[in-house]
Amino acid sequence: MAYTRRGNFCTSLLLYFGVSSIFPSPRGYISRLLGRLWGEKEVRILILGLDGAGKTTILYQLQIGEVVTTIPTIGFNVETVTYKNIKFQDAVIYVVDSIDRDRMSTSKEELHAMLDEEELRDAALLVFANKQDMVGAMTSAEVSDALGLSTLKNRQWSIYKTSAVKGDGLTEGLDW
Ligand SMILES: Nc1nc2c(ncn2[C@@H]2O[C@H](COP(=O)(O)OP(=O)(O)OP(=O)(O)O)[C@@H](O)[C@H]2O)c(=O)[nH]1
Ligand SMILES: [Mg+2]
Repeated sequence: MAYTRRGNFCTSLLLYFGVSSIFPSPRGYISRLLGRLWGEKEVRILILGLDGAGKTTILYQLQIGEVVTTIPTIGFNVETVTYKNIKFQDAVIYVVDSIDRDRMSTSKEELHAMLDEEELRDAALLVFANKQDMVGAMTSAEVSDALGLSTLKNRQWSIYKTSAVKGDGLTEGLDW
């Protein structure tokens, strides 16, 4: 099960990067050129996480940019948001269900496998310890420990506690 999921995970990532670099849309080109002129920077953010972590809810709350949902082979969604006007590099938002203690180790495996992808070598990592409104949610320190974030090498990362349903913590995380 874990193996199959990882397969989907990586395929989705490569697909997204591959397609966007081979066929940059004319509109994308123009907005990037204009962005350079005006000193804006278009940022590509990948939102990833196990099923049910809260990715779609976060996108709905943020209501920013252009949302593209790709549906890979077996039920795993990679969702991307284009967020303009901000100066940071490509980023990955990794969403964790802080109440789902049983799958925390699976989530850790998926995260580290994903970060091993060459395409994400330079990407900053923002972790959302989501569902903080629920009783018994792991704290962000606990989630950080469970994911082994302190073992990451050569990676800019940060973790924020969020409640996607309430909209708490999301903009704080993006501001980082
Ligand atoms: N209490 C609470 N529920 C949440 C929160 N975020 C998401 N949920 C709920 O968790 C469930 C799954 O959320 P989704 O946003 O669909 O999760 P997802 O990561 O998009 O899941 P997949 O599309 O299956 O990969 C939904 O019932 C949400 O309402 C949160 O912060 N707190
Ligand atoms: Mg979803």
